[in-house]
Amino acid sequence: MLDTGDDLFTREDPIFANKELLEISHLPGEGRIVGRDDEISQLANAVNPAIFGQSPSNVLIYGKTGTGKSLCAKYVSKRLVETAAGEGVEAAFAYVDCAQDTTETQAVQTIAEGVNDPDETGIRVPDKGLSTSTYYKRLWRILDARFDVVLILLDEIDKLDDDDILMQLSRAGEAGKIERSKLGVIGISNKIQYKDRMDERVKSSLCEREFVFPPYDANQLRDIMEARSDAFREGVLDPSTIPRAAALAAREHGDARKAIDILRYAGEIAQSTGVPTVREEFVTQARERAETDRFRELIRGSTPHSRYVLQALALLSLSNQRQDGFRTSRVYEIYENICRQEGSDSLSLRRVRDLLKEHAFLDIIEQSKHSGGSAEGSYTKHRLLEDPEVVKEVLTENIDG
Ligand SMILES: Nc1ncnc2c1ncn2[C@@H]1O[C@H](COP(=O)(O)OP(=O)(O)OP(=O)(O)O)[C@@H](O)[C@H]1O
Repeated sequence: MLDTGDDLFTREDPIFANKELLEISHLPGEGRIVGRDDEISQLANAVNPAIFGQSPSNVLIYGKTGTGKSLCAKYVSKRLVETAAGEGVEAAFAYVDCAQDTTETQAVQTIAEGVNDPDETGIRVPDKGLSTSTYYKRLWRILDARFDVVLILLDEIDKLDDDDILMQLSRAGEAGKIERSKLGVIGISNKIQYKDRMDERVKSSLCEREFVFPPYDANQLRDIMEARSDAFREGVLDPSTIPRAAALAAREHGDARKAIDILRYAGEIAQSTGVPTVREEFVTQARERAETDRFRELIRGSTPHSRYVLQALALLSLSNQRQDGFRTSRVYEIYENICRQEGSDSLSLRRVRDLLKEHAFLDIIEQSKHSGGSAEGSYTKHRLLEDPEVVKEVLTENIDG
């Protein structure tokens, strides 16, 4: 017999009313984007010509992780498509996560599939099985059949294997591959030195406009979290929880993703422990989990050598408690050992210095300059900011996975 009074399961979530608001993939509406008015209007300005069916400027957006780069790029693109439609211009945007689609073929397939409507064009874009040049040919046909203007968002553009797709996209018009459509590329990266690695020709056409998104301060992070507090049921959120999470997240990185993660995890802790409110004290534990996630996300899709360099620093930190870090030469020595173990040729010292700089930009490590006096000259020391155990754990699962 059906027991309608079964109390084995809880029928209503006691903590969350609308948890999707705290999912990272959630795209907040206009009123919920905090502290990015200037960046949004500069971006809008760069792509504005698309509204009249003209070529938008190509843009490169830099900034540390969680500074709202992807969010603002998607938001502006979405608004652009809507406004263009009002002007009788057919526009669209395609989004590519280059950490996932690292090869030219994968990226062009994702773009073609994203802008296609097989019922309208009669063109098929299978997941795989076609040559790169066939994917391009289909993409050009789809674009000309459907759109006056298309924006292509290449998120984590530095993770692409090479510049080939950038070359194709930036020259499609002048090479006569597309006739009707105009293309604009918005590249997004958290590697400030990415541009230095680009082919000169690609650089000159792709970097027409560049923007750097700064980290958020505690007030902005608080506002970002407050704007999503309706993710929780009324009265469940302790009033001091958000300010505490904002203060912590701002002190460490000014990263909105981490702030939102902390809030979601704090809610999950309340949920799993059966406590009816999301207390301030849950923030500490939630922060540790968010930090591990953040690191995992930061190294997602990174090159093996970028990981070996971190592994070297983690090994040094675990075997030696020196607080002020390790000199480049010492890190390089351990890095070379790791390369040997992995059966991989080591990169030059200069390249390893660059990789260390990239890690420093993302606050994974901290660098300090020292003067060794006239005999030694000056040198740099590197210190891991992440917990070395976490680094070791995540790097191992990354290699195994
Ligand atoms: N200004 C903001 N207002 C509201 N939410 C924000 C804001 N900035 C970022 N977020 C949220 O924080 C999370 C991370 O933002 P986003 O993905 O845009 O960062 P990013 O700079 O592209 O980071 P990454 O380099 O790691 O990809 C997303 O869930 C986003 O919705």
